[in-house]
Amino acid sequence: MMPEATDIASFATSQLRLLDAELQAELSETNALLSSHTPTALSRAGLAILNLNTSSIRTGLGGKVVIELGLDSAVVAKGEKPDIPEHGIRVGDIVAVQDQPSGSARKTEKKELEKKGAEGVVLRVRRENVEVVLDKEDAHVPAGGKLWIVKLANDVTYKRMNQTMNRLHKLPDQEHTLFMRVLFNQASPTPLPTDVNDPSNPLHKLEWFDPSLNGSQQEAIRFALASREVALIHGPPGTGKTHTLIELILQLLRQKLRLLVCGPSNISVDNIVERLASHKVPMVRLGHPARLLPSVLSHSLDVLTRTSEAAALLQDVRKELDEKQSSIRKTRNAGERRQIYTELRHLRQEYREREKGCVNNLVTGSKVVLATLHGAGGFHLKGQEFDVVIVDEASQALEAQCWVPLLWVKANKLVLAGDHLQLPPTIKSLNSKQSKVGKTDTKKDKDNKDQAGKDKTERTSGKPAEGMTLETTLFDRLLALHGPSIKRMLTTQYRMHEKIMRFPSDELYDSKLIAADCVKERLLKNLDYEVEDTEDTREPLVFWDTQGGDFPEKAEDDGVIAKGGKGMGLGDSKSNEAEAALVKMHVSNLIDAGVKAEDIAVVTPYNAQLALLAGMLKEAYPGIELGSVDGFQGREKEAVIVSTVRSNAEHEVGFLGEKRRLNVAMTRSKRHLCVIGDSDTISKGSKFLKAWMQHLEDFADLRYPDLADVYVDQENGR
Ligand SMILES: Nc1ncnc2c1ncn2[C@@H]1O[C@H](COP(=O)(O)OP(=O)(O)OP(=O)(O)O)[C@@H](O)[C@H]1O
Repeated sequence: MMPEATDIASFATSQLRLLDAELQAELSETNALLSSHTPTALSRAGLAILNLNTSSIRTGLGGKVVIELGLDSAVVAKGEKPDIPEHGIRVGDIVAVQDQPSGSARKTEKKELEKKGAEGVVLRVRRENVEVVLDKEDAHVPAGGKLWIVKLANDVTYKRMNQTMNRLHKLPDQEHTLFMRVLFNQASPTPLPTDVNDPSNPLHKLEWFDPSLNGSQQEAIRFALASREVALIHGPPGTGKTHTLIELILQLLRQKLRLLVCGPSNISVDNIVERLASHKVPMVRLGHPARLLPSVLSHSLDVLTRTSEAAALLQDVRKELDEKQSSIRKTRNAGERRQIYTELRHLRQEYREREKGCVNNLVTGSKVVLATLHGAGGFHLKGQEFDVVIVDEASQALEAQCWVPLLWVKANKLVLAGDHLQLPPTIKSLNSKQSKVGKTDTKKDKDNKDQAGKDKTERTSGKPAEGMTLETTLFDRLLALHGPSIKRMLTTQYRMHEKIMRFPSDELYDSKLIAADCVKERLLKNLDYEVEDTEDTREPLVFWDTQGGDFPEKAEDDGVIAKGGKGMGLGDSKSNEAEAALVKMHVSNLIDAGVKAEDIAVVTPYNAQLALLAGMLKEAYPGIELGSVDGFQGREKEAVIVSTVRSNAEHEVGFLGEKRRLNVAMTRSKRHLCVIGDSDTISKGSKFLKAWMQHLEDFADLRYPDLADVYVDQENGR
């Protein structure tokens, strides 16, 4: 039986409630962090930069004030470069810029942060300076003494999602288009046309740009072309999802349609821009240049605006703005300052108007516009009309985010590409079940047994407005509403050796995955550089079974903040020292055989284990990549070692209980997957984990480590 239709207004209301809870969770996490750590501790954790001075102030895009901060010369030793010490502040982060409290001062209260200094967004991070665009034009920029910048909670994306859901809530019934009603099951998708000889059929005389597309890719494209309202392209790991979208975009353009292409992150969008560029497709990429890959800059709206004719006029106003801005600093007289601020306001107004005209021409004239989901809600696109909105990595985006392009532009059709069986977007709020499978291994880890591992589609209710959690993505919800007829799955994968692919394919993808000929037998020993033939390099799947109690896990109270604030983990995490030693032994065996450190990654779900591994491996093998499973989604490596950590008498598996996390962990490697874990603990965690352990026992090269060997290896300094 088909699930019932959903009421659009009540859907929006429940989204608003969930989003608010999520924002509160994020804010309280940041507040807890800021109020319980000294500036020095925050700086050590990468969340703040100390000892800065303003080196310049200028006018940036939209007439905003941009300040550039460099190290205070007093803290730079003679003859040293003024490089800022390593930190975790990244472009796009929201920060406060203010007078620096003493290094040992406790409790950086939020109120304090608001009172002094200014808030802004990090625009550029260089070795010797950081640029911040200030939120308010007349913000007080501290000058004189030492400054620091500290990372705050990012509420910008929430504000936009909130606006979007509010708009959806208020949208009168008569403005609910057919396309929208299909998204809520108030209407069925229009049946697909059947007669390919009919010239109005989008599949009429279809000719492929890329003749090497495989059958499932062609079928997905045909389906997306023929669907009138909505189509889902399900792309399991390595199956060429983006490759397929490129062909789809080219086909849609051939049909003279106008497209808006989005993704949840800048990198997901840039990936498409890069590939489209090789087909010489004219396009406009929205988004601040500082956030874009250098290779796509020539398509960025900002750069196009500067190189077009209207740019010269803009340049003049910009220069005048900059001069005025710097004159404020020289003025002590309050009356004069007020006068300058008034003039600045007028100039900014003029600048924005000119910029708008220039930008509008470029955007309106473009057949393909690309932006992040969030960016699609910017003023450039308001009211623009598109025939199709395409969203890549759709199962990584919150549903409210997907509505940003759908509500602020006029759209008639939606194509979503993603994989709902990999990890969903990160959620922090505790009011959803998802909190238990969130990205960080804090206290949420407890009692997260198989419940969290239940398939998402099973958990998604037919009436999402009631049973919905923030974790339910639009991709999930549409699948639950309309069933598999709304999607097509890509089935040939171009990443993994056949033996690495087998378990995820059988357990999660109905045994439908096929390894492409070019990858199915690839081994480390066949790499295109010299690698010895050893028991490791000729084996695609290795399982080191640590059962027996010699490799016990340890509960760790993080206490310290993880570098870069990742996880901001103040709760408990898990580590396993003996297992880490075994990881090191396996890595050194691979390296000794000739495998390059750059071709090896170690992934683990636990931050504490990650920290332990970093301490043991980074110095010896600087090129090796260490990461959390969540952080590795979307990536691949020739060899991947998975450190599962859990080994306890209670058979608690915590984080490992999430199928989608394990799916990501086991599908990153191309030629060699080595799993390290205690089969006794893990197999009791869930049906899925039991099947995994059984599979490894049956098909992997099974090894039982001897603790003495592992530590002898350590002592030998390997
Ligand atoms: N039909 C094809 N023939 C040969 N190679 C292909 C084909 N389709 C995709 N590939 C290759 O497979 C690899 C993965 O493709 P792509 O990056 O598009 O995958 P994806 O599904 O978007 O990746 P992810 O798994 O990270 O989501 C690429 O190297 C691509 O060139």
